[in-house]
Amino acid sequence: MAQRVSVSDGGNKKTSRVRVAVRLRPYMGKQDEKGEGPCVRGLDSQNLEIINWRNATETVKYHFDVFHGEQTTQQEVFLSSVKPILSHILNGQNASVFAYGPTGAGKTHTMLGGSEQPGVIPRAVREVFNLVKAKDEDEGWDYSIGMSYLEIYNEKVLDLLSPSSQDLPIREDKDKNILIPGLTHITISSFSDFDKYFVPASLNRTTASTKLNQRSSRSHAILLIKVVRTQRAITHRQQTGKLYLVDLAGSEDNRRTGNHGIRLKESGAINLSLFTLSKVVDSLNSGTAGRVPYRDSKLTRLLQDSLGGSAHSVMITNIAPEYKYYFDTFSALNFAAKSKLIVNKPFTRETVAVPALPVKRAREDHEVGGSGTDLLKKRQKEERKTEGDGSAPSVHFHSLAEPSVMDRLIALEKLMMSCQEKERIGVLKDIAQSRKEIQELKEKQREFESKTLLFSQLAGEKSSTKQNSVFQNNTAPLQRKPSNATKPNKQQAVVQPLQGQLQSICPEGKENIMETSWESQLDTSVLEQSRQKILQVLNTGSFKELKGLQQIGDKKAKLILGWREIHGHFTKVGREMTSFN
Ligand SMILES: Nc1ncnc2c1ncn2[C@@H]1O[C@H](COP(=O)(O)OP(=O)(O)OP(=O)(O)O)[C@@H](O)[C@H]1O
Repeated sequence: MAQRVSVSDGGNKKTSRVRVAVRLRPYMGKQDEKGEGPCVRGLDSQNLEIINWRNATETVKYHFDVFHGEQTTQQEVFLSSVKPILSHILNGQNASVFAYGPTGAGKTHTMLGGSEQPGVIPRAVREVFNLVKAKDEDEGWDYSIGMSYLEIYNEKVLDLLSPSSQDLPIREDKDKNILIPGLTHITISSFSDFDKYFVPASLNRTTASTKLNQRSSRSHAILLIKVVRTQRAITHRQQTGKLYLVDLAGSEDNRRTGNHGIRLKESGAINLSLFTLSKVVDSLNSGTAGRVPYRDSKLTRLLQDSLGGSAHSVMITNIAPEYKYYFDTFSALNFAAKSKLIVNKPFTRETVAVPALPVKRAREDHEVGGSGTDLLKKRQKEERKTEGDGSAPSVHFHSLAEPSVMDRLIALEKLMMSCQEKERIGVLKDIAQSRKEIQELKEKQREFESKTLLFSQLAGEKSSTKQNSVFQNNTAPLQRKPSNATKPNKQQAVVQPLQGQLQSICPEGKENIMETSWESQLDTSVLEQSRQKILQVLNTGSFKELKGLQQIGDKKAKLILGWREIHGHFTKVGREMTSFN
């Protein structure tokens, strides 16, 4: 009896990244339709750009592990994204390849392909057989290859090799290997053997016609290729490597697919499991120590021992270039991207011609009414009509201005930001907070200026009527402003606390006569020295040092720091005011 060698990595804290490739399928819409071309295009083997929905004169550039352009052949996709991981299966390690993306973007084409252009699945299976065949007999291992094929439909696990079976359970053994008791497992001895079982089983997969794809996959199809190697030596050690090849159901927007009833229910299950998958991939790739939410859907639970951990995983994100896919493409890219960047350049002639409608504008048009609203309504009506008869693409670029699309893009952006751009947002928040603080300081300064002005006017009035008592006793004396101080210009600002500070250098008991001519009673060199000292603290002093000046508390110190940042250095300390450059 062979001894089982665990290949579990459940206890392994180190999780490997999911390699992300993006494949852009060729443009299939009519190029001349409403003058629209593609909304996304490749830049090089790792980067692509898509029109920025917020501003059509800009593009957003995304970076991936690999980018496969429209011209990329099935063979090239296989060689660069899939073949490198296959050898690990023969060493008892797990791997997974899955095609993600919107309905109609080319997932099935990528994974399955056709007889003329076979996709990843037939190529990978053939390669596994080749690898086993090429193994050196002298290594002392016997290999056996087996297959299972299942689908997850409406969160039910269904055996495609035994279509009459019911929803199967997913279990985990003590070594944290994922098992599906009752799932058919067939040993295959050659590629044609595989083909014999696989082709008819594929026909059991749940597909249906939606508005976007006549044969849309309504389930996640999961092919499991298991390679078991057994040592010929007396120990009979055994190692099992699993390869999951997954053709995911399309992520979809029900407003465009026209789904209702059963299609809508399917769609809810599809989108939920894809959302969980996106969270799993995100948490694996961001390296956050938190819990990876495998258990939140059957799909991720099933893939648990082959996604992350020491497994080798590749996600091929399929996208479509037509404008009607814009929202789905944008969403898929945000899910898959390693990084993104706004690029300030027009993408195509067509897009430059499209007016860039800011988000608010679209809403305002809708709410306020007038000709903009009429136009929008007319467009929406036209689009509903064309969607209804299916004669034209259901969403055109101009309809990105439609409030519902805008709302969804905003919601999507928020969601993406919460997942993928936490760090960037943290920095942006800090900047926004700093701006807010500076703004508050500016406002406080304005308020302060107007109070000063008011007081100085009052002081003027009082002194002219010889009623000085109000400004005596403990209240800091306010001085009469020179005439230009009543209208401070932008280059000058009155810093009231300085008056208090200046008082501090006055001999005891002199405060109450300051409003007349206190300065003349001081030695001018002492006064000048003190002014320079204060000026130095004002220009270079820290928050704490500023607070060391008399009558300057937290608020005033902040105010001074704010002004210093905005206007530069204080140039002089006057009797009543301080100037800024
Ligand atoms: N790279 C490609 N080259 C040529 N044709 C392609 C390519 N990708 C996709 N297609 C074609 O686009 C159409 C839609 O592709 P496919 O059925 O693979 O989409 P899908 O993402 O699997 O959709 P669904 O999620 O609805 O199953 C098919 O007719 C397919 O042949």
